[in-house]
Amino acid sequence: MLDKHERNINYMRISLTDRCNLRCRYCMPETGVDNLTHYSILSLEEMARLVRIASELGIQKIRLTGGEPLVRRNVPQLISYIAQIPRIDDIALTTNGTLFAALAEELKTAGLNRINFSLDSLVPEKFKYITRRGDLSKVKEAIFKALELDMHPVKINMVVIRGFNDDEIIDFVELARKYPLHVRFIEFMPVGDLLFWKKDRMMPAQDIKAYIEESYVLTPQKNILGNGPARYYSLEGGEGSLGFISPMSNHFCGECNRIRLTAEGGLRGCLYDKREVNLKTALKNGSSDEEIKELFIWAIKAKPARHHMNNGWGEENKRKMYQIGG
Ligand SMILES: Nc1nc2c(ncn2[C@@H]2O[C@H](COP(=O)(O)OP(=O)(O)OP(=O)(O)O)[C@@H](O)[C@H]2O)c(=O)[nH]1
Ligand SMILES: C[S@@+](CC[C@H](N)C(=O)[O-])C[C@H]1O[C@@H](n2cnc3c(N)ncnc32)[C@H](O)[C@@H]1O
Ligand code: SF4
Ligand code: SF4
Repeated sequence: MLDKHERNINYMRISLTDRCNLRCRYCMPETGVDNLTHYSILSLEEMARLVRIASELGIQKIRLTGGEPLVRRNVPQLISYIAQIPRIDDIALTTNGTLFAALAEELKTAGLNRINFSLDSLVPEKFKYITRRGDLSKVKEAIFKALELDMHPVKINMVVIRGFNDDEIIDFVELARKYPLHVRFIEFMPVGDLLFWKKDRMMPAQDIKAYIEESYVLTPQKNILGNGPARYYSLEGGEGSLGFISPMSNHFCGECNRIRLTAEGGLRGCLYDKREVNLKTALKNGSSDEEIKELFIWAIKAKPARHHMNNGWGEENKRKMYQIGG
């Protein structure tokens, strides 16, 4: 359905859990994370019902995220529920990849169409540093497994952080040249664990692109399957492509097509806007499909025109990326 700024909202990002097996410095604090209890999060059946109701309002694309979605049990079960909903035509996953390889076949059989892997460094020690505990070899194994299973397009999300991984940009470009991988460079945003955020750590997408163009020829490319705001370029002689996501320097809110469902059932119109409708309570109170539909309509109508992250995250906006669903 259209929101009040005439944007077509057809994409819902669902956070399966606020838990994660990593602790990326820009996303989660190392300690003091109060995880939600089993009872306070939506069951898989509740999520599937909400997707069905949302699909009747025009939601066609679903992305499972978190926290780390794959720390939740029975994700293939949820995917198979969603895959049976007639109007849903794309089911995707955003994951850190560490738990993916063992589940890959099951996820694919259940109906998962595609995967975006988050990966910020190709150097094992740096990967361990930024994630505070991750094993890079598991992520590499996961990426190759996804390619082996033909789950195209396989995308890699690299949050570019000046002074940490900007010296690896070319190594990531090379991944897209050698393999059919779609590498997206993402501007660092002031959400999540702000202890790590600094304005000068954010490298604007146009600077990243200009830097790459010193060594490579990039040509705009339009046919990469996706629902997000990345701008894609093909690389001369390359198997994959490069994408740029610029929430800070050139926000894409005018083309926003999404709503978010948090693990506890909070329906959020916008990543940045702290207002949420509580669908868990509505479900607990026995609300009908029609009543829940009204709540979706409220959240979609309440979507702001754009974010104001360039002014900071706002002290009162206490929720972090892993709690909202990045
Ligand atoms: N400003 C803003 N940034 C977002 C939003 N959603 C995701 N992002 C950022 O975009 C990055 C990529 O998101 P993904 O989870 O890979 O999803 P996507 O780009 O929509 O995926 P595709 O369907 O493959 O295009 C994330 O790492 C976030 O940093 C949003 O609603 N607003
Ligand atoms: C919050 S994570 C959730 C899914 C999964 N755990 C993962 O890492 O892919 C989703 C995405 O948000 C991105 N992200 C988290 N904090 C961010 C920030 N401050 N700026 C830009 N992207 C961020 C991560 O890099 C990741 O690609
Ligand atoms: S970015 Fe993803 S993997 Fe890293 S801490 Fe956040 S939720 Fe976990
Ligand atoms: S910040 Fe809000 S309005 Fe902008 S793209 Fe993200 S969800 Fe949409």
